[in-house]
Amino acid sequence: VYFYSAPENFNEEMLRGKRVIVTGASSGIGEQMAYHLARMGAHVLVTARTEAKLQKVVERCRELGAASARFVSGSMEDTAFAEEVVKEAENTWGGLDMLILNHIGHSYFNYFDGDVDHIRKLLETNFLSYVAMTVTALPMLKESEGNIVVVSSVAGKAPGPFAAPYSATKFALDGFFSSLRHEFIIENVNVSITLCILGYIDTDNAMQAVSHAIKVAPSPKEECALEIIRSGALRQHELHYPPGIVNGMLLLRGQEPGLRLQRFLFDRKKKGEGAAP
Ligand SMILES: NC(=O)C1=CN([C@@H]2O[C@H](COP(=O)(O)OP(=O)(O)OC[C@H]3O[C@@H](n4cnc5c(N)ncnc54)[C@H](OP(=O)(O)O)[C@@H]3O)[C@@H](O)[C@H]2O)C=CC1
Ligand SMILES: C[C@]12CC(=O)[C@H]3[C@@H](CCC4=CC(=O)CC[C@@]43C)[C@@H]1CC[C@@H]2C(=O)CO
Repeated sequence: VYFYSAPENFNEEMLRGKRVIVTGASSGIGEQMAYHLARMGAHVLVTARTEAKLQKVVERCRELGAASARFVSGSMEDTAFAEEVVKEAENTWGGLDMLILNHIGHSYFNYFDGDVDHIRKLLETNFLSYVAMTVTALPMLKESEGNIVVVSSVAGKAPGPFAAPYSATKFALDGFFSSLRHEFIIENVNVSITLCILGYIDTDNAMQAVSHAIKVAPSPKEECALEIIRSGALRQHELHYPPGIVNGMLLLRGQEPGLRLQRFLFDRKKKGEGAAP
């Protein structure tokens, strides 16, 4: 039996001076994670495509007390850029303590449209870039006995309608990183992997995309971001946030009550009432 020691209680001092990469940090949950980390006195390297937004996030991080704050802009559609971000951390800090993989490429909330190329591109952005960053960062994370935090979704554990491409990429994350965690435990690699299963969160992009169809109220992105950092620092295997809706869907998936819950959550009305392909 492998006993795996992890801190019992979270203290924000755990992050002071830690070197942390946050992807998808120009808006939404990633932006809020950067601000929490800054308040805690961490070194933050944030990345996304939009340079102007990243510049503002970095300036705010410095105001909030980050030990240091910098950004690298580019698209995770290209796994070479993913590796470049990790190399920037190595060149700047000489090491890495926490890798927070959070970004997602644009997809749609509607019936699957048959576009295989869209799924191929989304797998590059939402999944393979996470793997590429992990591979490049692993030597530093082994040295620091650090943390990998992978942001996923209820749609990556209990599939629902209208998000087949997105859901496929999130299931891929669970398959790969949960298997990798088993290998780390077998090999005594003291790098934690935390998979964050999130319910509906009140980010602009998500609300714009699905508020017409999802009847439950979204949870606050600020609290969600703090819970992600906390679960990573405590080296938890999984975070379910908010606990109620996520556990409910996981317990009932595939059974009739679960399908009723899905139908309750996802109103059949969609934007434009498009017909199924
Ligand atoms: N909000 C929700 O309801 C839920 C969210 N989640 C997960 O939480 C995470 C964050 O979601 P959320 O904050 O809502 O998302 P947002 O859309 O608010 O943020 C997405 C981030 O990813 C960046 N991004 C988009 N495309 C690319 C690209 N090609 N390359 C690099 N970066 C890119 C965006 O910046 P830019 O455009 O500048 O590149 C932005 O910083 C995601 O993994 C999502 O799946 C899970 C369940 C529910
Ligand atoms: C709402 C939810 C999580 C999301 O944010 C995505 C949505 C499916 C369509 C999307 C496409 C995008 O390009 C951005 C993300 C998102 C709005 C997902 C459907 C169920 C997910 C949920 O409620 C919690 O996991």
